[in-house]
Amino acid sequence: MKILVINAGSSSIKYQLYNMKDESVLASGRVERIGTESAIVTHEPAAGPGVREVSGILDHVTAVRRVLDLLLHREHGVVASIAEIEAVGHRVVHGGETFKASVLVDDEVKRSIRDLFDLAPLHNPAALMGINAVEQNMPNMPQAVVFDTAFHQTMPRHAYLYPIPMALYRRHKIRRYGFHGTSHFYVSERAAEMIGRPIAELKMITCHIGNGASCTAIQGGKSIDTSMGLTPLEGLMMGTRSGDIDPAVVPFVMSKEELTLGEVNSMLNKHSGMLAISGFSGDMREIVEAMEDGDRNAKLAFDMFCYRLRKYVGAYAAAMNGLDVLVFTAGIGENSAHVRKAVCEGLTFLGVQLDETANQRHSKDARFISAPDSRVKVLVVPTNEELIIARDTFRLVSERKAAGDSPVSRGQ
Ligand SMILES: Nc1ncnc2c1ncn2[C@@H]1O[C@H](COP(=O)(O)OP(=O)(O)O)[C@@H](O)[C@H]1O
Ligand SMILES: CC(=O)OP(=O)(O)O
Ligand SMILES: [Mg+2]
Repeated sequence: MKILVINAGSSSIKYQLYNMKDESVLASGRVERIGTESAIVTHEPAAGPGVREVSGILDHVTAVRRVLDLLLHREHGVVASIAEIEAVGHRVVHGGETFKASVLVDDEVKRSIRDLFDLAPLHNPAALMGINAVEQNMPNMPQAVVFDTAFHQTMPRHAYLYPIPMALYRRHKIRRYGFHGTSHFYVSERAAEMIGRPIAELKMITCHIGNGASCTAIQGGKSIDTSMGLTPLEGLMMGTRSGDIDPAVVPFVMSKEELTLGEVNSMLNKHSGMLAISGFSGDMREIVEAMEDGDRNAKLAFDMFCYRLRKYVGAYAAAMNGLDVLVFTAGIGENSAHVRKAVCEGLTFLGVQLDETANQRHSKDARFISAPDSRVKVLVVPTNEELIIARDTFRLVSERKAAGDSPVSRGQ
């Protein structure tokens, strides 16, 4: 079975086409700057030459049509007909309390995703646009949705509730949800496999540090706490998001600077984090480069980023009364030896001993970076959210086929 995985953002679509027989990737690519006359399309088949083009792509429907054209292309394509693709799986960031597992898409699921727009205004509308774009370009195609929040639905109440009036939880479902769940799940399973111990007996902390960054405490394979909250703004310092701050800053700044709700929201999501502290970039690669050239603000941004992450690792070790495994993943976690070193340096009291040579070694593979006698095993595990989406989609579509196309079940 061939499955197309789509991760739709507000102005981009990333895709991968899987052959589920051996879970190989037949082609991958992305469409960026959707909505402009200069959208960038990058298409990479597993074999043969790829495509990079700039063209006017004004909406997600057009973007998906272009992706399908490329998958079918005489020279760069990987399938002979669209009928070879049996299902499409989507990443949806917010599933609220409605979705504890992945589900097949129907009208009710689409309605629920729409109901959650308020909680993820940057992410959920884009996902729904992706689903609708597939519907229009590939009528009757089975589609599944995999939620960033689902893995964290195991958190206990004392971890997910905020100490604010309970009426707000009852009326508006204001609570911690957590994100990047697909990634935290994938890397935790992979780390347990590499260590060769059942995940049920391990206390792990997984650090997904990319543009968005979050840290999760995983005990016995279940998320028991995570740093992102109601929205992907809480927790760690990020590229352009503040992460944790005193909530009183919001009304204070609004009054002093005469900002509207929208403006303060934009300040915290788009103009804060490493971008605000460095004064020039939210991109860790550029921060590290500038720091090495002696830029003091870049150094401050780097130090704050690592310090705040280290505090979370300490807190989650306390939440689990111990730590066996520390995992780094996503763009920064997989590539920045500097960040991993700075975070681990302050964790020797927990039993974290880095192997400096292993930490510096560049590799695309999952690997250990702790010293052989380190009590806590430290690993770098490249994330693969798309593979989990493809697997869940494959399972749901196969189950429906086996049930003879009976009505779709709604997860748990
Ligand atoms: N070699 C590297 N050294 C330091 N940071 C890196 C390196 N490669 C990528 N990054 C950082 O990873 C981040 C992007 O992470 P990624 O997981 O790709 O983000 P996204 O959330 O967009 O998927 C950026 O801050 C980028 O600078
Ligand atoms: C939820 C979230 O922050 O996602 P991303 O890292 O893709 O921005
Ligand atoms: Mg990401």
